[in-house]
Amino acid sequence: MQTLAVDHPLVAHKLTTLRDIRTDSPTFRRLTDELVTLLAYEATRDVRVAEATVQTPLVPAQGVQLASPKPLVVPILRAGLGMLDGMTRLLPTAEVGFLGMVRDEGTLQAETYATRLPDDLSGRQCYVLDPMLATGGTLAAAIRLLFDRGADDVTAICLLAAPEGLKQVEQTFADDAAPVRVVTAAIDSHLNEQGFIEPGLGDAGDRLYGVV
Ligand SMILES: O=P(O)(O)OC[C@H]1O[C@H](OP(=O)(O)OP(=O)(O)O)[C@H](O)[C@@H]1O
Ligand SMILES: O=c1cc[nH]c(=O)[nH]1
Ligand SMILES: [Mg+2]
Repeated sequence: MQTLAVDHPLVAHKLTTLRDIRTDSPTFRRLTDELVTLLAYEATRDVRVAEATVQTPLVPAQGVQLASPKPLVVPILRAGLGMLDGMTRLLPTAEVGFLGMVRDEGTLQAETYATRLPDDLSGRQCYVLDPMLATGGTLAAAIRLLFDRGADDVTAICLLAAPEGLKQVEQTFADDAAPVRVVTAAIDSHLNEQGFIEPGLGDAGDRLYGVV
């Protein structure tokens, strides 16, 4: 597995404000959106393109266009929905599938409550959006689901990752041939006893959308 913690002063600046307990929901949503676009720029370095020729006002020019089939962007509800607009701003022609997953607060096991994805993902590059990679259970289950449908390349974009979760995802897919990448704004210190990332930013879903 490839892991990239994006080292950029603007990313660090926005992330610091996101962590701040005084940051309200509207500001948290806006910063999440901005951060995702910065992370997506790095996360799409390997997006597949095909050669294309266009006519400039002067002469033909060789270039590239996104290859077919189009990439699939998959936000993991609820919190991943806050990352969707920032991602599609960069990849406006991508298709979007949805996964609803929630972590049991006691067992920390992820449960899938909604799946709306193409049945056949053969040959598709997928970009999974979830702000928090904590134990890694949610992301590992999501990637397994995508691989089971034929996806052959998965990149996860997270705002924060815990070392424990990165290790879990890496071990889960160690024997899979298809590449798995994680792009994150930072790798934090550790998980606490409740499975929260520290220093972290708290519950991303609650901070985006309120406590439900
Ligand atoms: O790495 P893990 O230990 O599996 O935890 C991470 C998951 O927990 C959070 O979702 P949550 O279950 O709080 O659902 P929500 O997005 O609806 O708030 C987060 O958005 C991830 O999906
Ligand atoms: O720190 C954490 C861990 C899981 N989910 C969150 O929203 N935050
Ligand atoms: Mg939550």
